[in-house]
Amino acid sequence: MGWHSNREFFVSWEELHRATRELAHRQLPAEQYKGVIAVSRGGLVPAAIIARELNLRTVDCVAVSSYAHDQQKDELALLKDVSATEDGEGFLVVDDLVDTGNTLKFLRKRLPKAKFITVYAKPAGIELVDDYVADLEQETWIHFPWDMHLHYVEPLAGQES
Ligand SMILES: O=P(O)(O)OC[C@H]1O[C@H](OP(=O)(O)OP(=O)(O)O)[C@H](O)[C@@H]1O
Ligand SMILES: Nc1nc2[nH]cnc2c(=O)[nH]1
Ligand SMILES: [Mg+2]
Repeated sequence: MGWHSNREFFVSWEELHRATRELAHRQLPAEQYKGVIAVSRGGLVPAAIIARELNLRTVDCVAVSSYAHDQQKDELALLKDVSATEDGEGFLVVDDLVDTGNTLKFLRKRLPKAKFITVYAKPAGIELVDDYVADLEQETWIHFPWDMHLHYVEPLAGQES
């Protein structure tokens, strides 16, 4: 697992790679799938790793955006549809995480026959995902490696006031 405090979970490239390979391993045998659909953008890196491990060369992507429909309710819009399949049959839909489940609920209507997998899952979204590697508390914010860079941290002794 990555380094985490109560409310934040920091995932390194190595840890993301390890966890996503574990997710790929659980999808075997690979022959049952026609391809992979990444949920852009967070699902792009995990989908590439899954496609590599399962030797699947058909990789499509779907893009959704949320916009405030009114003050109460967020609605999702399909910014980019898939072209590789009509209903998702034989395809793995890959995202980095499921949080509230809104994104996957929306995509399940578009791709009812696909298998939905994520690397990380929070409790509110677990029933929307068919497989995942690690669960986290609802309150925890996950930081992915593409959103971070390494930086110097003072020794503990130097932080004393
Ligand atoms: O289960 P939910 O509550 O819908 O949240 C999960 C989604 O939120 C994040 O994407 P985001 O829409 O922030 O965009 P990004 O992938 O481009 O970063 C994440 O990558 C999932 O796709
Ligand atoms: N990076 C990131 N994006 C999210 N989108 C919804 N939940 C999260 C989260 O915990 N981390
Ligand atoms: Mg996303």
